[in-house]
Amino acid sequence: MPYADISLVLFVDMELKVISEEDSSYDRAKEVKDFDETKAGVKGLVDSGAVKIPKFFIHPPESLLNSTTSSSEVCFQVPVIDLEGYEGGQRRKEILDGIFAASETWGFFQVVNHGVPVGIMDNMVEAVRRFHEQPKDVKMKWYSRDCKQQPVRYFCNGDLLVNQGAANWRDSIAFDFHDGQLDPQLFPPICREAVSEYIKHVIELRTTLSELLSETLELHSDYLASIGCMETESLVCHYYPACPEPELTLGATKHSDPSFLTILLQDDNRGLQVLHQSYWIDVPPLPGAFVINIGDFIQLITNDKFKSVEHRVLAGQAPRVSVACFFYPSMANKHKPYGPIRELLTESNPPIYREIHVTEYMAYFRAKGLDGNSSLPHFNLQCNYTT
Ligand SMILES: O=C(O)CCC(=O)C(=O)O
Ligand SMILES: [Fe+2]
Repeated sequence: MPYADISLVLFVDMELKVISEEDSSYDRAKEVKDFDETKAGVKGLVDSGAVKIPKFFIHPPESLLNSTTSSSEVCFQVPVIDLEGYEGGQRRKEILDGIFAASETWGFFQVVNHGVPVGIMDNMVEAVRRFHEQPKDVKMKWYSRDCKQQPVRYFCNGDLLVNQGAANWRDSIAFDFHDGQLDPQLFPPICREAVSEYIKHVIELRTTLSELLSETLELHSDYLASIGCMETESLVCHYYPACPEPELTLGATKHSDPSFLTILLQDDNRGLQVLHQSYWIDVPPLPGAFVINIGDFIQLITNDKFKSVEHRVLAGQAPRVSVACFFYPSMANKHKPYGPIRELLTESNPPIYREIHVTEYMAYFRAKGLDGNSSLPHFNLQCNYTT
């Protein structure tokens, strides 16, 4: 059974006690450093024949629980929205209603009939798989966590060297586009064409969603475009290698996305889960679908109307690929402050957050690492923040 259940969690609990008794002899920093210096990521560990996972990948039992309460009787399903006919008429109204309800209650939905050709999506997944399954000597040329110097970088856990918490069982390659632009000569040849094609289509889908989201908020359809909040893309392509002990670790710790919007493509392996009413609910792979998730910044500018919801990825026994495209403001707006949209505020709905710019938010998010806590409360007006 690939995923954690309660009995396995009890077992983890015992294991962790043993680890803490042994703590004096365990040099975490050294184990992390030696691992990082291989520049071969989690995939390198698996390829070297590891049958046990290193201790710094072991998550605490409470993070591995299936649900924060009992899940025996729940049958929630993440909303699926068919975008066919979104261009106008009654169908547009139904789609807007669906997006509104999903953004308000789930913060997550899947879209089908979105206009991105299935061939483009499949090529992207395969290209990401091919990149990560190359020999490590080829991949390590891109190994870096320096997002200032290296807009295309391959790494294992962006926060590995700053976060003392458990590491995630995944490797990633990130492409930082600026307003849709990034020199393809910087891309690894094995995925160059697929990435170049994919980003164009995902940007078109972003434009459609930006209009629909504006209208669901009863704003002009150009509103979100006019504030330039989703013009830059960070494309992060994850590979979750088959895990020899999936019940002890996670592919991605619980987190909410620090973006405005995320458009996610997943292959046909399960693993992604969203926290809904205290239950971890699977986001099942659907052929030809994208997963859309409201990011922290949309929650902030909608003054908590739309939710940026926590999600996580389970480790599994089969390798899994996903591609997350995070949308942020244009570089020209990187110091532009974003706060709750004035048109949405009333006397009974006063602003909850202060105005912040994305660089400040990201600096806080990065320094904090994926520690399972949202960054948003730090910017709440009630919070005694320090800058
Ligand atoms: O792999 C996935 O399905 C989700 C990835 C994710 O949540 C992220 O990159 O923020
Ligand atoms: Fe995420």
